[in-house]
Amino acid sequence: MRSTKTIHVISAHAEGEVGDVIVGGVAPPPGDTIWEQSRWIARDQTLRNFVLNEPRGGVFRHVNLLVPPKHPEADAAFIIMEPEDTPPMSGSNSICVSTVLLDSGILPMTEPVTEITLEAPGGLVRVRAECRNGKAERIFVQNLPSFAERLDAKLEVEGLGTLTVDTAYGGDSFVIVDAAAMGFGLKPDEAHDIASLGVRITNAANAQLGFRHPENPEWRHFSFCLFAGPVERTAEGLRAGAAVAIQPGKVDRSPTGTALSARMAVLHARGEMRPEDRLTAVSLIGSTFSGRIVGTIRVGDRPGILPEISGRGWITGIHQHLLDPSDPWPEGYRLTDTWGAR
Ligand SMILES: O=C(O)[C@H]1NCC[C@@H]1O
Repeated sequence: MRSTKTIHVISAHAEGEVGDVIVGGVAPPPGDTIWEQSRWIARDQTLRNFVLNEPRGGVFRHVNLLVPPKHPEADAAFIIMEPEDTPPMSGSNSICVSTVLLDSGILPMTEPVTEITLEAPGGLVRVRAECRNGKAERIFVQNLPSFAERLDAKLEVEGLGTLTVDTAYGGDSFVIVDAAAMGFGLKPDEAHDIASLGVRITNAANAQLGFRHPENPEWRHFSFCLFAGPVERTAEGLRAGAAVAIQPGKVDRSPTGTALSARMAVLHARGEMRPEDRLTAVSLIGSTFSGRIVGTIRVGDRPGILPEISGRGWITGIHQHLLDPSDPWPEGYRLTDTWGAR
């Protein structure tokens, strides 16, 4: 065996969405902050291509790079690599990272509860893990400050006419559409249509509305389209279906923690969710994230919320990615048969 790289990965998923974690073999990228380091990874593309493209990756894969934290309060830091974006934060990925850090012993676990602080590119996130028999069974993440940006905005989408949408930030940027109004019951067999339509809606929102984060001028696009199901009031609290179209055209298998945070910000802005409420988001595969509003905050010039989301993660394997020097595709490849729904 020969290799010019050896990248050590612990693979995981959170409520169905893959979030692998690079635990060794990659030197920290340059940058004074985790955000700057994540911009370097996004510009450089070498690591992203190596782990996200075929033959090592695929459009379903997200990969997180552990790096030494910069903030004195952080126990660990991570850079999130999604198929097309290198975002400020991710719910499912932060749950995968927490699960890997605790279940593999990288950080010490205390039962029944372990508290750690993670540094995401977008800022610090506090994590509380319920742990039993050496397993982090449920991860609670206090996500980045989240806010509703526009309520009831008009958006023209070719072939669909004029849609009424909300836009919001929940650690990443969303255009939110009413799933029922678009004829979706949020069933598994709608995944392809949701993926392709969602990408068209996201692209239209980027062209017509534009996104602005008051404190991070470098994050100025919509990443995702959330198809939001109707909110039902049950004995256990609020419950709603959620399907998120991720670029270049796939549906999140998890209920999407950033989408749940964005949706809670919108519901709060409309006066439809109170601090004592719990909102459970249900994905197309029936997995759930639970969310609550732990406080309110200003995000620059906007009123916002501090959301907490929770879900479960599981380790699925250990990989060592290698690169033989004679391999003609050191950065892999992608083809449109799988890279992008149409
Ligand atoms: O849970 C989330 O927030 C994410 N899942 C994959 C894409 C999003 O970052």
